[in-house]
Amino acid sequence: MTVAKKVSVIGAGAIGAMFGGLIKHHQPETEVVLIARGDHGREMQQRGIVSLRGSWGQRDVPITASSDPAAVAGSDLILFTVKTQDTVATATQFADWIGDAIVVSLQNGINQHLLAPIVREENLLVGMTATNMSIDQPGVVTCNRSGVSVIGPASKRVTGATLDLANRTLAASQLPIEISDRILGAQYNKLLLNTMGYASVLSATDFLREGILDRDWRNQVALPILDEGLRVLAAANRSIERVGGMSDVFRFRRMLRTFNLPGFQVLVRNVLRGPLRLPSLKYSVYQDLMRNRPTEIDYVNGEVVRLANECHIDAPLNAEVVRLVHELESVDDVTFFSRREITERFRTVAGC
Ligand SMILES: NC(=O)C1=CN([C@@H]2O[C@H](COP(=O)(O)OP(=O)(O)OC[C@H]3O[C@@H](n4cnc5c(N)ncnc54)[C@H](OP(=O)(O)O)[C@@H]3O)[C@@H](O)[C@H]2O)C=CC1
Ligand SMILES: CC(C)(CO)C(=O)C(=O)O
Repeated sequence: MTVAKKVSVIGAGAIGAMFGGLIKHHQPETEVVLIARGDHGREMQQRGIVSLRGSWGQRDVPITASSDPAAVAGSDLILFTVKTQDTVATATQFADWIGDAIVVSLQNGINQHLLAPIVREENLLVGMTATNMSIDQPGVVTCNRSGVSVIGPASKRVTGATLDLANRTLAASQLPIEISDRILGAQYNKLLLNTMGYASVLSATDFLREGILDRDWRNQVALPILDEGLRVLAAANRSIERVGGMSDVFRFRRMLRTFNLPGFQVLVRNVLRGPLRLPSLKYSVYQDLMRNRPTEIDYVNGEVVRLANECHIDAPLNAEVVRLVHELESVDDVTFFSRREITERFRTVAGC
């Protein structure tokens, strides 16, 4: 088998519906089942269509949508894209129907230890995606950024043939896919980038277009959070795997530091606002706050805090991001902080 004949997406929200929909669009002979619930799931079920928006305009792709776990039976590949806090409950709910399917988790946070007791070791792949998708309205998903996704085996028992099938199947979406045999390091690379991105959500700041160009925010919030994360991961013996382009955390840090060189700020501002316009990211944490949903903050900045606790060291900046996001989660009508307020708070927490 060169590509999967039946692909199911468990948790076909922003990421999952886009990947599943694009696979179906580019490879109509593949049976694609989108498992979703709520208004979004109902809309896809009623119309039998997922609408995909992106640089291509809008595509209405015929799919099968369901909320019934039995609908995934007989899948060759399952894309697992629920929020991390839903991982165990959802995987348990679907366990009897996963069968021999290859399962690829494309979630933020580190989920392999959560899925390992439920999915066969030789079938479990995990990954990270630097794409950015959002549900604009039920049944309508937008691709804001089509960055690279990296997948890899969660254990040594995964064979090359399994990896190859997963790679070909996901690549049918025509989104860039890479394989890594050090996937945990690639996940931590992405996680550290997100620790800064999620801090930008506190002030509803556009991370790439506003945040990193704001000297104070960059130097008092973004870089210290990243440096703290790097320190904690080193203490916890977690290696970081380099990823291509600006999705590489070390290259990204170098770029942020370069912005501080005399004259660079103005130059960079002009270049990035003109010819090299950066994408506007709608962080999943921002999307969750706007929808009054629990966020994944405990599994991203919270993962840094967890590792710090394990090593008996402090991670006060990441802990502050976790605390403030929970504060925003706790109100119905979310009012974000101002960027200045956040910059001042982090200056205080860092003690400078
Ligand atoms: N959006 C993005 O750009 C990016 C997201 N990611 C990561 O990808 C993962 C998915 O994110 P995203 O697509 O944004 O999340 P979404 O919330 O948009 O999608 C998850 C979907 O799964 C549904 N779901 C959860 N449990 C079940 C269940 N038991 N049965 C049926 N449906 C279920 C949810 O329904 P309900 O809403 O009712 O809970 C939701 O529609 C996350 O880990 C995220 O961090 C990574 C990079 C970018
Ligand atoms: C960085 C981003 C936007 C994906 O590119 C993401 O991971 C998220 O929304 O949580």
